Amino acid sequence: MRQLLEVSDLSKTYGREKSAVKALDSVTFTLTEGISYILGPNGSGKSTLIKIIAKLIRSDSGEVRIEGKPLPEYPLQKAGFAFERPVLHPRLKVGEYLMEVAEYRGEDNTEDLIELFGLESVRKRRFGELSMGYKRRFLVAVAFAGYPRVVFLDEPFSNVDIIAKTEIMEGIQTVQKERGISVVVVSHVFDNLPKIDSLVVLYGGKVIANPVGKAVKLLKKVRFIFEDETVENDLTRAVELIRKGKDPREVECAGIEESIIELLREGSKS
Ligand SMILES: Nc1ncnc2c1ncn2[C@@H]1O[C@H](COP(=O)(O)OP(=O)(O)OP(=O)(O)O)[C@@H](O)[C@H]1O
Repeated sequence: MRQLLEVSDLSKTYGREKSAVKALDSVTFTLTEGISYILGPNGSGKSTLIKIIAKLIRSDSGEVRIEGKPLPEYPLQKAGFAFERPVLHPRLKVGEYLMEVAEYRGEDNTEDLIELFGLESVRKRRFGELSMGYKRRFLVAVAFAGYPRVVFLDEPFSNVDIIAKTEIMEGIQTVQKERGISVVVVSHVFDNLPKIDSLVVLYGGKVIANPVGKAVKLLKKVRFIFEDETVENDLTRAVELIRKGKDPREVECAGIEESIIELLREGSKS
């Protein structure tokens, strides 16, 4: 599978001196085409990374390449973004706005997206009138408007019920498969994941794991080991404990070791 996103030695610090926060600390990883995840608890640097990729802020150092092209040369028209906290005008109309973005990107796929993301009943409504579930469906659909080459979705399942979550997930998988668009999901939850081709786990602005290809298929869990509790697969709980002042003794991706052994075994057979 070809490489989609290559991030090398990327660093970003907010503020100066005593108040300085190192949001990204020499981050290096690769994601492939297909469906990928950028995963990490609150404050791990996910949004900072996405803002750099969307050219909303600049990194202090390091390099990002998309489809082999350095970020400054990559036309943002080819990339769709859905941010967790959107800054869309509350009066804009669902169907009209989808069409505007699609036309800007050069291919009107409004009807496909309305069907895929279940937006028929709200196509004439204004963004500000939508429930949280429909807002999320709409934002994800906008990211796919005009069929870009790659779509970055920041917490696409936050504040949605299980029906909306399932439908959004199915929509993403369908459009990825049928149109070959690469999708990068940014999230702090690691459950019910669809097919994944590559994954990076951030923690405290650093990369703690970056399984790609075969290794990711065997990856089952992220585990935080605290003094008196082990948290598996639940980054929200892990963060709760960290906020209470408990430091994890260890953070590990269960399955990675097994994956490596498996790969070595396979390698030795060939
Ligand atoms: N504009 C800013 N000024 C100062 N510090 C910031 C700013 N934006 C983010 N930070 C800090 O940088 C670190 C990384 O934040 P970031 O929002 O990138 O993490 P995140 O993984 O996206 O978190 P969340 O899941 O809560 O959105 C945090 O410690 C955060 O407080």
